[in-house]
Amino acid sequence: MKLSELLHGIRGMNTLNVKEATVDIHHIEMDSREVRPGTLFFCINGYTVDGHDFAQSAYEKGAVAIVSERPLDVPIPVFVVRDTKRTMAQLSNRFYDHPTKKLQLIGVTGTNGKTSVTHILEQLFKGQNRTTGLIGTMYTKIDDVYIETKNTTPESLVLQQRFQEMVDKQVDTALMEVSSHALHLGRVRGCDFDIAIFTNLSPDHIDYHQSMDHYMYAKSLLFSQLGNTYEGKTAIFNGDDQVADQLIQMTTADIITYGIKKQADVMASNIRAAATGTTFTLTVFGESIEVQTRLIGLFNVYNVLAAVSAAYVSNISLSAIQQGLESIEGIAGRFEAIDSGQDFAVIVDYAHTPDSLENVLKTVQDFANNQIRVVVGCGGDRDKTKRPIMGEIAVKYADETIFTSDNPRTEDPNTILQEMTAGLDRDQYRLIVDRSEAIHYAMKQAKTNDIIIIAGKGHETYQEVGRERTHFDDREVARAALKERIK
Ligand SMILES: CC(=O)N[C@H]1[C@@H](OP(=O)(O)OP(=O)(O)OC[C@H]2O[C@@H](n3ccc(=O)[nH]c3=O)[C@H](O)[C@@H]2O)O[C@H](CO)[C@@H](O)[C@@H]1O[C@H](C)C(=O)N[C@@H](C)C(=O)N[C@H](CCC(=O)O)C(=O)O
Ligand SMILES: Nc1ncnc2c1ncn2[C@@H]1O[C@H](COP(=O)(O)OP(=O)(O)OP(=O)(O)O)[C@@H](O)[C@H]1O
Ligand SMILES: N[C@H](CCC[C@H](N)C(=O)O)C(=O)O
Ligand SMILES: [Mg+2]
Repeated sequence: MKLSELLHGIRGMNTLNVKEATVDIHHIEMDSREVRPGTLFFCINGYTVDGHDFAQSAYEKGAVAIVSERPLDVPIPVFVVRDTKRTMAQLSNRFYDHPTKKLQLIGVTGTNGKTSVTHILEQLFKGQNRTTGLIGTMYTKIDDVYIETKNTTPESLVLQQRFQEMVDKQVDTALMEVSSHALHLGRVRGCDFDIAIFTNLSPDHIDYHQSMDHYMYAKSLLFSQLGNTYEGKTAIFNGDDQVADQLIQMTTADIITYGIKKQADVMASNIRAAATGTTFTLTVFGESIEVQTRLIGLFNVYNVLAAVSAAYVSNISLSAIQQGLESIEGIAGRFEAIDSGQDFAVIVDYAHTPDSLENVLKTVQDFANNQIRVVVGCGGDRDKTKRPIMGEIAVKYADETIFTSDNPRTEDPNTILQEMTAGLDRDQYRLIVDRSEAIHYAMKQAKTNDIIIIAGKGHETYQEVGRERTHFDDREVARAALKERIK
């Protein structure tokens, strides 16, 4: 693509002469380390470093043009804009030829449940022989090919490239987790969502957003940006969540509500929860069917309702939805049972917020007929306000609480544990900083019919200490500990 074509209509200070305007752009990058000959480089002033400082290095690696927020002394065209991130989203969309216009795009936002809802949807669509793409916390997946990712919702430049790959692979439906950070940082600018789903809002990421109002505002952007351009957009809300009504006011898209408590378009009633799965009556716009799923817990009924609403809007019939839900096995690291034939239950779950921890512990309490032991920690360099709350929730529901490390990152793990236990009496918990030791300890204590919940890391396969990630998988450690017990 010619530089002039790519920059067409973009406002900014530009030093392009005729020759420069015809430069061919073969790649676009925001990281100087990725620059190859023929690249347009975006200078992003980040949280850690300023990308403008890498302009010279980008030039030396073959960059042929630069988009920046200030004039730069490099011998290639520099196009100066007010906000490079915004321009990058717009140009990425253009460079990859507006890929999201060529597929159905479903975005899911909310504090908890995004990964779960996108995975339930993936199963429902795949059951209809649809070709899906998925972008989220665990990976990006294009049909059946997995791509590693760093962020739940990648930067616009990566996002649009992935969507283009999806279009090339004939993906017809893309399912995407949309984090509040991504909305706030404009990573999804230019994404043509057809359906936007809201799961719930509860305290998290206050370190980043500063207040719940700002956090909600970030989430609301997914809905305020939906439906203003043309018809055929649907916004789906958990009507039982207290901010649903506010979010509904923010969109001009068609609305669907789901829930259990308040009257909604899509509802679950007569819910029968068991340790092996959940059955309930599903009512969609007045039509009812019985559904059965292996997913456990009331929170997962909400996730199913969110997915059902989007599937229904996408013309999947209720009977197909019913069949699809029955065949879902489970989601990695989400209430994942570790079964080595032991006479107690071991569950690995990704609960890392107060609300999710409470939900998961309430769920096991419903089934428990002996003691509940929980192994849990809080991430370093993340929201500190949730630490004492999660500490209190753990001891409230569990008979034995073992606080341990969960990605301490650059913080001292002992300080994180002190903050988690600040409001507790010393005899209410045990501290075992080493996560592997903590899991082994819990296993050793377990008696017949106990339930052990290992919370916070779910599918993660690393422990991040300092800036280093070393291999660590709760599921592997749990299995090893069970083996040791049997010996
Ligand atoms: C706070 C935040 O969002 N940070 C994101 C941000 O990093 P940053 O601002 O520190 O970037 P930086 O290192 O300062 O670099 C600035 C620029 O210089 C460039 N650079 C840098 C070095 C170099 O040698 N050459 C070079 O060109 C970089 O490519 C970049 O363009 O830009 C990076 C590239 O897109 C992101 O990966 C990174 O996410 C970090 C890893 C992160 O932890 N983000 C979290 C807070 C986040 O976004 N989380 C949400 C999920 C939350 C949830 O699950 O609810 C998410 O969507 O992932
Ligand atoms: N609808 C829900 N309401 C409350 N808690 C939930 C819900 N769904 C899942 N959870 C809990 O939250 C944990 C994380 O679920 P999931 O990974 O689906 O959320 P997420 O929104 O993708 O999280 P992240 O922001 O980290 O990507 C689960 O392991 C479970 O404990
Ligand atoms: N997306 C979340 C995941 C948290 C998972 C937990 N294991 C942690 O490291 O805090 C975050 O990056 O804040
Ligand atoms: Mg997720």
